[in-house]
Amino acid sequence: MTPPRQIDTGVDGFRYWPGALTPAAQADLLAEVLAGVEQAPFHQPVTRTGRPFSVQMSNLGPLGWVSDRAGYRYQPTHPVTGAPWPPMPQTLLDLWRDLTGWPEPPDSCLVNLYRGPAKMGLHQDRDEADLNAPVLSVSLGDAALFRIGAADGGPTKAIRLSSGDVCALTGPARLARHGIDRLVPGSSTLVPGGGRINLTLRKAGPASRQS
Ligand SMILES: O=C(O)CCC(=O)C(=O)O
Ligand SMILES: [Fe+2]
Repeated sequence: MTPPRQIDTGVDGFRYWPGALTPAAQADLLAEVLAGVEQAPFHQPVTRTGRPFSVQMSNLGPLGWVSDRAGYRYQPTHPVTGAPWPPMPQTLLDLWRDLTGWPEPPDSCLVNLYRGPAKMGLHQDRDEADLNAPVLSVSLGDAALFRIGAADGGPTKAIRLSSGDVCALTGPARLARHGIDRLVPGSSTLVPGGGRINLTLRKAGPASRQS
């Protein structure tokens, strides 16, 4: 693929490729993801204290991120159906390789569905075995206000992520605090029923030993 244009956001290690996916590529990718989600339906996880997330979640690939009263973790099966997660679309493996250059493929794709007032509080992604591997995120559907700030506190800034935008937490931004303040309702018609789907690609399991 032709490398998409990368924008400097002023956050060291936060990489942002606006419009990385064409409208046709977004539609194809969404169709693949929704076919997977038919096998692994969205569910609404709860936090350790029993508070439901406003985001609905599913996963594709060998490992899926789940949250329940036992805490956050990755596991190979859907917490409700008990079935293995559906395979990771090849398109996503290719995108990860082309944009991150990381030597190992992602083993987890979290599929987040935001509808209406759904949002995600500021957090760090730190449930992965190797916290050096990047996190790659693909936005589909309604635009969202994404908030990001340094790992150790201080000011945050908001960036509007639109359908087809791709961004990555790498290097000094790998443990950046980030979240979704809100959607921009009606800004896209891509997702059936409205809203936003975010795909978060991660290398969750341990790095395979290099010989
Ligand atoms: O929806 C997004 O853009 C961010 C999702 C996220 O940070 C996560 O799932 O850890
Ligand atoms: Fe995150």
